[in-house]
Amino acid sequence: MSHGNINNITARLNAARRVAIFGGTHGNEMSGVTLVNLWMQNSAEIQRRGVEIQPFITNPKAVEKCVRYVDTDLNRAFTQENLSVTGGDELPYEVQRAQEINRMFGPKGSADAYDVIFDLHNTTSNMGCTLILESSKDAFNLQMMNYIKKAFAPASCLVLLNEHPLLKYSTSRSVAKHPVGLEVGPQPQGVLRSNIFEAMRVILKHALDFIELFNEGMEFPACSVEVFRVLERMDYPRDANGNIIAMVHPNLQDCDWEPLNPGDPMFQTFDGKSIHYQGPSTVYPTFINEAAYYEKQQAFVTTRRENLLASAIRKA
Ligand SMILES: CC(=O)N[C@@H](CC(=O)O)C(=O)O
Ligand SMILES: [Zn+2]
Repeated sequence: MSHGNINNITARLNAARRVAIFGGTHGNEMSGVTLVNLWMQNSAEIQRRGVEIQPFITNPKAVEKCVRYVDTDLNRAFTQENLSVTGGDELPYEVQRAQEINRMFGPKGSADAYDVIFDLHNTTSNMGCTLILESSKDAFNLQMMNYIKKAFAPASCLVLLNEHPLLKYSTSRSVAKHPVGLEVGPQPQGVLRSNIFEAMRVILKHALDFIELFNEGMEFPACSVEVFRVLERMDYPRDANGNIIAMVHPNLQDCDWEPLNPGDPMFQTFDGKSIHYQGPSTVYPTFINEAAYYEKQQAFVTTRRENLLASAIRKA
């Protein structure tokens, strides 16, 4: 009966029995910090049959001070070098913390690692609800994205795919077999907005529902998932001393995920001159004017729209 079409093959995957929800990877992103603290007091809302779900504050010192990080960005710290370096108390706080987290939820890349880690973030950009993936080949995560998008409709939840060889970074969630970032904005640093908080909570609910259904043996048929693939980092225009000489253009500000065409204005100098996008084709900018990215020389990232095929999956 088979016609040799790979799309008809159902991948058999292990149940996802151990799941963590990280908040406070950045200590000033208040929705994740608040939700995780809430769930550590009362976990009824996040419990699901057949899954152990652990809410966890990843950077308590940064949460205490309400800053992104103390010594170095925790969400860049999970490199193999950092995870294996010795030095104990002498190491930057976040490197020590990355090693602890790797011992608790990893080791990264091993069979003992947690199945899924959700890492909760907020952005000052007008991105709405965004799920962040690190691999286009993870059928489990792609099926989860498809499930969440459908459950969340008519509200929209987009998927950002970062598997860029240079722009990909070593996240806290990368310790898990299936890493999932959740980025919701706009929300200023240190501020809680009810709409952003509630949106994050609803997305998490759907994500956990998916895991429960999967573990109970539901089959998820092959599907196609729209993702926005990270292409390029765009820095602010700067003078010879490295000082910023232009702002995000008013036509681009808050227009995350909207097409930016060759020739469209993207920056505006302090004396009112426009600087135009020079790329060869239409891109979809996101993380536009994210506060935390000034130090990373990033005004926004460009992405390209793609449809990824997710194979059918079912529990082994
Ligand atoms: C604004 C912010 O912190 N964004 C996250 C995105 C991610 O989790 O991949 C970060 O830069 O780590
Ligand atoms: Zn963050």
